[in-house]
Amino acid sequence: MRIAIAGASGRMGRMLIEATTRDEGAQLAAALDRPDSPAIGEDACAFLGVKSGVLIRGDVEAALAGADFLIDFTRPEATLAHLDICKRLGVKMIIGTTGFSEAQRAQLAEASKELAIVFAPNMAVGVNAVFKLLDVAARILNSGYDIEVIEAHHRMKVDAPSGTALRMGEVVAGALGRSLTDCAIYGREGHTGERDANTIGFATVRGGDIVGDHTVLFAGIGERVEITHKAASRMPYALGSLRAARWLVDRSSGLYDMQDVLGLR
Ligand SMILES: NC(=O)C1=CN([C@@H]2O[C@H](COP(=O)(O)OP(=O)(O)OC[C@H]3O[C@@H](n4cnc5c(N)ncnc54)[C@H](OP(=O)(O)O)[C@@H]3O)[C@@H](O)[C@H]2O)C=CC1
Ligand SMILES: O=C(O)C1=N[C@H](C(=O)O)C[C@H](O)C1
Repeated sequence: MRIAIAGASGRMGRMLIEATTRDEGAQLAAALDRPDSPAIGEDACAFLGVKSGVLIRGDVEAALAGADFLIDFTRPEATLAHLDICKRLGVKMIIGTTGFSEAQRAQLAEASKELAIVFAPNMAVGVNAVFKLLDVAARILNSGYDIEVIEAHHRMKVDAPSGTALRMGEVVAGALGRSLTDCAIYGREGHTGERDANTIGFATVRGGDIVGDHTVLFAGIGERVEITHKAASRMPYALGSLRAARWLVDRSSGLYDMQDVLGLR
């Protein structure tokens, strides 16, 4: 698998470069960053103290010419710019970027008619197992339990709630036959009144270097159920992305997520 990595000097970009160079079935084909990034021209593996011969580039189209896959953990506007180029070149995409608007998601869906894409807010196998557990829990605890999604991330994160928290909300809402758009409460302040039993609340914590913690709380009278995932490293996200690339080898179009990759649908 000839793999290009976008956002090569970012937190996930570096983790993906490390995981790709360690994977016997993968070859680091290109490393991309903003054309004005100070990282342009550096060896992509310099941060690991080794030379790969792959330099970080800003000329996306030329750099992708020798790639089969682009793994993109950047920002929505960058991912969508890359999407156009990947569609033209037939470079399959694994997209971990979060924070897309509805309209931007529609652009991904449209492109997937011609291009194979795995798009998931969390590539870690553990989190994807939790999505399944939440579906089961919500169906059992379907009345009398107040549902709150609590997430914590590092101080550098720019979107909230996290993409994972939103997906957890969607899974729970779906299991209860509700639409998250109609029942989500993203903040509380002042005289809020009593809690509406049909809502799903979200609480966001930002601080330090927290990699990513997610808890879904089902609070009843006299008991609470909490389903929690805690990431201690970004490596599970990188390994999940490579697993997704391997799974995409046999697909030529379509929009998939990690539930498809892991056979959990
Ligand atoms: N799906 C999953 O499993 C996971 C998803 N994520 C998501 O991945 C994304 C990236 O996270 P993280 O690595 O922590 O973020 P970073 O800010 O560390 O890295 C982002 C990278 O993208 C680059 N970038 C930003 N804007 C542009 C642009 N317009 N054009 C080209 N490059 C650009 C940045 O360059 P510069 O610094 O120069 O701006 C940087 O290299 C986030 O949306 C995060 O939520 C994170 C972890 C797991
Ligand atoms: O920005 C991060 O760091 C993370 N983002 C993803 C999200 O928004 O859910 C996944 C993970 O929690 C780390």
